[in-house]
Amino acid sequence: MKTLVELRDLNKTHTKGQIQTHALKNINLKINEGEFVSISGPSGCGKSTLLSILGLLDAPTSGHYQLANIDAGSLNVDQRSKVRNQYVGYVFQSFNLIDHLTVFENVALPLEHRGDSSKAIKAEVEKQLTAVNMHNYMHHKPNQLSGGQQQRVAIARALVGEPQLLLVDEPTGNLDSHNGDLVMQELIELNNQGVTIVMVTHDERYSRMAKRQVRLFDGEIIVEHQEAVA
Ligand SMILES: Nc1ncnc2c1ncn2[C@@H]1O[C@H](COP(=O)(O)OP(=O)(O)OP(=O)(O)O)[C@@H](O)[C@H]1O
Repeated sequence: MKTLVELRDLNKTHTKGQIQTHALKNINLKINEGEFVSISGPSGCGKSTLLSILGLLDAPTSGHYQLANIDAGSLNVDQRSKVRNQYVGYVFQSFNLIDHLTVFENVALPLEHRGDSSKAIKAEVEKQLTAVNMHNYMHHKPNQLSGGQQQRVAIARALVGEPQLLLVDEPTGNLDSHNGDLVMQELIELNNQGVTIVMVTHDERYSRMAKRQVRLFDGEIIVEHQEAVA
């Protein structure tokens, strides 16, 4: 198995005025291609900070972050956003879809930014919307969809550039249990097709659905559990 993510002795301190918070402490974590890892733990334990660093939205204060063959911990802001666009798909708790655009247009956005041809965009968007069972809703606007459907569109948008790493932050947090279950099934299905997923959740039921579970407490990894491979 190829290593996709490697964190070594990684630390993150947030500074706000006079107050410093040591949000991540000496994190060591290796994630192989094709894994489904959940990150859980109580409020304030550092889950979102860890996901932001993995997603190159933020930089570590010290330590090492290797993403594929890139030394991702030492990039400047511009380099980080380039690598992020190429390697990472991000799904947010609040979907973050653009209300005045259709489902198709929302999913097409990352490819338009990349300058792909309209023919290539149409093929890729339709492929990803089919993968999340939302191809019949291409011309709908986000406010015409249920929360679960919006989250599936957000997953399609995150996957449309074929990223190597899919990061999902509390994907079921704004959903009722029925829609939450559907989104989780979708993520499990995508992982079965080979997508590497790291998911933050405070919901124990969903964290247990990941093949590998990492639990944080006060900025440190305290427990790891991996499903036995049959
Ligand atoms: N931008 C910031 N500035 C200052 N402190 C921050 C910032 N972001 C997070 N923190 C602090 O870092 C610690 C970890 O926060 P983080 O958001 O990563 O936790 P979390 O586990 O995701 O919490 P929750 O489950 O409540 O979302 C907390 O003590 C938080 O107050």
